[in-house]
Amino acid sequence: MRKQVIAGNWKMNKTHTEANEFVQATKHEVPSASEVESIVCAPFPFLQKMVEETNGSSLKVGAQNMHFEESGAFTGEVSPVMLKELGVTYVVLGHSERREIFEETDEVVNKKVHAAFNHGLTPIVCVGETLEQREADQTMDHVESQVKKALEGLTVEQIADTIIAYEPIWAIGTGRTATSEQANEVCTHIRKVVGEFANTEAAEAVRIQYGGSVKPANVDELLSQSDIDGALVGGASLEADSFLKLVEAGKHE
Ligand SMILES: O=C[C@H](O)COP(=O)(O)O
Repeated sequence: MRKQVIAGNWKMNKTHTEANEFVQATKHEVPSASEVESIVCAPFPFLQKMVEETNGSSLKVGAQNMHFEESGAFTGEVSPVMLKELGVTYVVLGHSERREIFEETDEVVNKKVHAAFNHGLTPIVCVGETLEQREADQTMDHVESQVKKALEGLTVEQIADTIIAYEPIWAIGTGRTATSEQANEVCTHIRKVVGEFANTEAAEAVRIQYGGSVKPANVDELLSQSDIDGALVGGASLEADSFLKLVEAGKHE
């Protein structure tokens, strides 16, 4: 039985004050970590304070990106060593906004996934198709290629510990959610790909989230699907009440 993992991705939103207000409103309210993994992936400047404030609670803190090198002349970048020392435990990698706006390639995403494991961070690896790819019936091939390239070179144990987020790009921030059947169909395919790429145990263990306009009104339906093990949530994770409803839903699946 895989534990559901609900992660908020705040993207480039909130002030330091607002981030702290959110943490104070949620850190004692999230379900026990034995029932559901509750994560907030916040902008870099908020991470240290958020880790300190959530110490001892079931609310965990993640980053939204990082460089794959440990240190060096990479102006503006943040390394896995820095995140680990702060107490950050998760990192979102290869989000479609990073791939599209900042031109991150599959190769870069793969280097980042290795760097995350090398430094004890759990990667949340995002994959997903554009609307054009879906309409051209290329969804499965595209997602399969992204998954294989992201996981290349990992051990079977690392693959089992990876969180994969399936996010159809056409459903992100648009209010247009994939139907639960559409979402599950792709997540089932991802699990099959992991099974062929690693082994059956890794396929059974790997957690696959759905992301794209998830909100309290549709989360139960999505999480009830056989191969959906959680959600990566943008807009609906920004308000404490809404985030708490999402993690509560994860507890029941
Ligand atoms: O990382 C989160 C996704 O991009 C989904 O964002 P959204 O929930 O605002 O559609």
